[in-house]
Amino acid sequence: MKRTISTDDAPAAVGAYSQATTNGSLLITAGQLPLTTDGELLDDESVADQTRQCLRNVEAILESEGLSLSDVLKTTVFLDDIDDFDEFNEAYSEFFDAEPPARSAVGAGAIPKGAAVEIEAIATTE
Ligand SMILES: C=C(N)C(=O)O
Repeated sequence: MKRTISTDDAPAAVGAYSQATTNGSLLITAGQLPLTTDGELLDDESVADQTRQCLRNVEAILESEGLSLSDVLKTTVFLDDIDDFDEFNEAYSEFFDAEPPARSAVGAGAIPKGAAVEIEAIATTE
């Protein structure tokens, strides 16, 4: 059974989507932009700082369900510019040091709202 997840500890959706959904076994987040909970887009910040904000948002959604980043099975990362990969990757590594989840990272060419990075995650709830 599908349940949508909503928390004030992560930025509200900027479109017609839920922050996350779960079926009781998996929790799937929407792609998280480098937005604060106030809705401020950190598009003037470095790619590293935008990456950190995306992951803080993922983490807040997980924590609202009693989960943590260690429950993440897979992330998908969209980079506006694939040349930002190394800077992104270094910041990302701060959040996933041991046994990191599977990951796909792609150069998307454009991200909603002009962000440099967007990150979504699939976590186990079991
Ligand atoms: C930011 C998004 N996750 C979206 O527009 O779908």
